[in-house]
Amino acid sequence: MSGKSIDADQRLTLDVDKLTTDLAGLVTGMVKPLVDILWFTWRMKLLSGRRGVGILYAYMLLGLGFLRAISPDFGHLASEEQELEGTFRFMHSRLRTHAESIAFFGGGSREKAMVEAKFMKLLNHSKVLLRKQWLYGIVDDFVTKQLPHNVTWGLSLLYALEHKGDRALTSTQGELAHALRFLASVVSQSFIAFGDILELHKKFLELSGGINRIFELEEILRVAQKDTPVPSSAISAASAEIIEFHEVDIVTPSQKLLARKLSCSVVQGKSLLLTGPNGTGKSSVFRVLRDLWPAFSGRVTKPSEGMFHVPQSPYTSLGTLRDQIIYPLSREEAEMKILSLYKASNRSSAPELLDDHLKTVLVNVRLVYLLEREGWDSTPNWEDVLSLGEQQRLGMARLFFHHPKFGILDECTNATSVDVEEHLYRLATDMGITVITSSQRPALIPFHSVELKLIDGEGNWELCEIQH
Ligand SMILES: Nc1ncnc2c1ncn2[C@@H]1O[C@H](COP(=O)(O)OP(=O)(O)OP(=O)(O)O)[C@@H](O)[C@H]1O
Repeated sequence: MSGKSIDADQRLTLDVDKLTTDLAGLVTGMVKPLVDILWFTWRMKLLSGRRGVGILYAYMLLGLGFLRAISPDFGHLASEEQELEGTFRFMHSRLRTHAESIAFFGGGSREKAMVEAKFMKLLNHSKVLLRKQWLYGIVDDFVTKQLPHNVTWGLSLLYALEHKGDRALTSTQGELAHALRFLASVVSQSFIAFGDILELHKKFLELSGGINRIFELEEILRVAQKDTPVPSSAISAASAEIIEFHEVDIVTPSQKLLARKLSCSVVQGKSLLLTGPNGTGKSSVFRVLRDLWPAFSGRVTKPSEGMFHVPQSPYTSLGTLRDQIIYPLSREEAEMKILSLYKASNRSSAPELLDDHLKTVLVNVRLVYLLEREGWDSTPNWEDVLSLGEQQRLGMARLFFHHPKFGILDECTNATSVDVEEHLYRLATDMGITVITSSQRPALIPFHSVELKLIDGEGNWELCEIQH
């Protein structure tokens, strides 16, 4: 799905909900008007004979034909309104996410103008839609409710003529009025039933549109799941001790070649520094290594386990401080890990062992004050309460907790001060974690043995030993 932009969230929530509601209402929507039509036709025939039924049908067809001819395309108008609402909501949520940056730039009035412009567009559209609904409602009411009363007069004339022999039975004014009222309601109900049947056509169209959207999503998901991350021309192999690229083309989803036939290897104890100007493809090498992007040729060799990636933009999960460090493990999984690490068998000591271990990790990344400030169990929105540097140090705390053989670090300490960064890398080296680092900071050079330079983002690269 990487290259395809699809409103999956909208389809998974609103569209599925609408489709199931429409499907649930389909049978009753079809049966009721049909039964109504049959029932009212029969009643009408009893009241005013075949000619009456003929007049009723002729009126209904004319009336509904007229209504259809003047009816605005409400389906299209409503979907346009949904789209405008969606954009307006998206702008609001974006504004909330980036509120602080916008405030620093002083972009409040610019953002306000943009949001207001979208709001005005939505408001104007809603006004147009409401006005059309109102006007159409008046005509619709007139044709389906008021006018039938007039038709009823014509039909009642027929009724009177058909029953002129038994006038003695219906001679009182009250009975006649009652019969006419009934006739009017039959006409009106028949109208509604006919309208419902004609509406079915619109409902089927809507339904098929909804089904298409859901099937399209399913198809995309199926293809995405079926897509092997490594195309047939590339081979991926597992090795416990080495990460190796052998003549691998690094290509973006938009088919731009970033590194041609990239070949380099990282053995344990010999860390690699990945350098190059912005946009030359440093993160992309990691994407290929992590199978987020396919390798288009050559061979990628990597351990089946024992690799831990820390991405460029920090990520804090929902949950406690403890959850931040053990992410993506659950608390139970982390406790099992700690039990096996300390070779302890007493399950009840696991929570305490885990918390002690995590505290040591926090001390190592110089974040123990967070534990004193927030405690183990509070669940604030960590993204809001932690600075960028703190979030990056939490990312490194994750690395230390997981203690992999290989750490893949994508400029994940560039918001920390140089001394803290050096301290973190020294710690990783002491722990025996071999790192592949993307960074521009010269201070990190001593922690690596080899440098891979991506030169221009046009395919050229260079590998050199780092002299200590
Ligand atoms: N999903 C994508 N689709 C198409 N092109 C992309 C995609 N993601 C990144 N690119 C492009 O690929 C190129 C390399 O991006 P990459 O993120 O690897 O750069 P980088 O070297 O890590 O940059 P920086 O130093 O700024 O982090 C850039 O030109 C970028 O615009």
